[in-house]
Amino acid sequence: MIQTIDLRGLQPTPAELLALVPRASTDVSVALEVAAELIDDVRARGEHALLDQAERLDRVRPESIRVPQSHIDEAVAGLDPDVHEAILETIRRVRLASAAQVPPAATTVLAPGAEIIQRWQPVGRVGLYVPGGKAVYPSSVVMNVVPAQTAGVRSIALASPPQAAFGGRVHPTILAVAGLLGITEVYGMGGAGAVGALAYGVAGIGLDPVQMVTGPGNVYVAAAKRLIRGQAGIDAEAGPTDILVIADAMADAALIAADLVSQAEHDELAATVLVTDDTALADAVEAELGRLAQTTTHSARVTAALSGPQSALVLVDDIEEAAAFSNAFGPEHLEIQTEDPEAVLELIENAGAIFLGPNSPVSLGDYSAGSNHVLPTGGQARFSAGLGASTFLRPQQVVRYSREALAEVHQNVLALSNAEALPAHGDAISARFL
Ligand SMILES: NC(=O)c1ccc[n+]([C@@H]2O[C@H](COP(=O)([O-])OP(=O)(O)OC[C@H]3O[C@@H](n4cnc5c(N)ncnc54)[C@H](O)[C@@H]3O)[C@@H](O)[C@H]2O)c1
Ligand SMILES: N[C@H](CO)Cc1c[nH]c[nH+]1
Ligand SMILES: [Zn+2]
Repeated sequence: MIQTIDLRGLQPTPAELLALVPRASTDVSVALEVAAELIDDVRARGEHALLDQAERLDRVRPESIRVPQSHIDEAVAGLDPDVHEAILETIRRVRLASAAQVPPAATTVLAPGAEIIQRWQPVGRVGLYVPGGKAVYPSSVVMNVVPAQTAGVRSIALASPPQAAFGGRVHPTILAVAGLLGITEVYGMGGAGAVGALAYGVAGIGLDPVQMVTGPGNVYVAAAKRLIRGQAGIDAEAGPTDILVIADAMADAALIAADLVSQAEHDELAATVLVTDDTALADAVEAELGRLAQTTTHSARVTAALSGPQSALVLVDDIEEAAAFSNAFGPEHLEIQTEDPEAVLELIENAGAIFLGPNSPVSLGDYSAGSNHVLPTGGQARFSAGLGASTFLRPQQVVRYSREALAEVHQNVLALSNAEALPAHGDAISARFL
């Protein structure tokens, strides 16, 4: 069911490599038109639009969009003890790893009395999206909230779709994790409309516009984030999941197949790719995928993702070519399952997160590793990063010069302002020495 692409003996360019495994189906541009209509509707009709969209797209009309504190408190009280314990440990690990993403302030002295202070300023108010359509993602509450809190964000609003199975409430485990993290502003709204509501605000329900929207979601959520960019900042477009595994003859086919299936179960649009220089391994992974397809937990969604044009077993001549393929693909998750993963790591430029060796699977990172699972998809790891504390921090340079230090560069400013025919710039310096 999964296609095989044989690149042995060929020397494709990065562009040709990308065309071989097209991710048109995971390209959010296919959803831009629909997302734009939903956002415009929310801007025009506020809460009524959100309620109507919930009824149509989530198949339930919630009592209200703003979640009352009593629902959050009830959810915390009713949280399963095992899930509670697992969440607390995930929070602890993500907090520790996120703290390492906060850069220190630094002062550069360029000459006596000439200082540039580099400081990192948190965004004031953010909107965090937690998916809840085909699956629900309490773990994404941790992955959004903890880095925002670590960065020092002052005000946090959280949105997640209303659930028909819970009478239109947000999923109780999502509410419980929000409660454990001290989040009180929660909205039961999903998809593109929710992203629009966060970015533009909804006066009728007291939702003030946020300055940044982050979090994962389906193609409609990712498309909406692209559309509101400019009105608010965003993290990467963390859309339908993808995984690429680089493996050699030393790898275990059963583990690779399990890891591909683990990400395929997110979405029919998920991309699952193995790149290997070992034909026997590719054959064994294919056979193992066939075996897993007979198991009870194997959903139609997994079959659709594995058999889509975005998924493939790719044969290459050697592991250097596998790394070149991966760099062109820019996977959200890259697993390196080779004899010497550290050596392959040296060849990697583009990936959302990297998982080394047989004991560091992607699903560990999804829940309990301490790394963040909100990562760039659709090849965006070629130019953007996963969510972290630094996502919510803006570098600001503060300039402090003494009179003597300014005098030292006075003539330089005059020369440059004259060269640009902007003499008032030079005059502003000269005015200080009249
Ligand atoms: N990249 C990452 O970091 C990351 C992390 C976790 C999950 N994900 C991805 O998030 C996604 C979660 O998707 P999901 O569906 O479970 O939840 P979701 O919350 O992202 O999407 C559900 C919402 O989509 C909207 N919607 C559904 N069908 C629609 C349609 N036909 N037209 C317009 N809007 C529609 C509805 O408003 C609904 O509330 C998956 O693709 C998964 O792979 C990505
Ligand atoms: N694999 C997803 C990131 O692409 C994250 C996740 C959450 N829950 C399970 N998985
Ligand atoms: Zn996952």
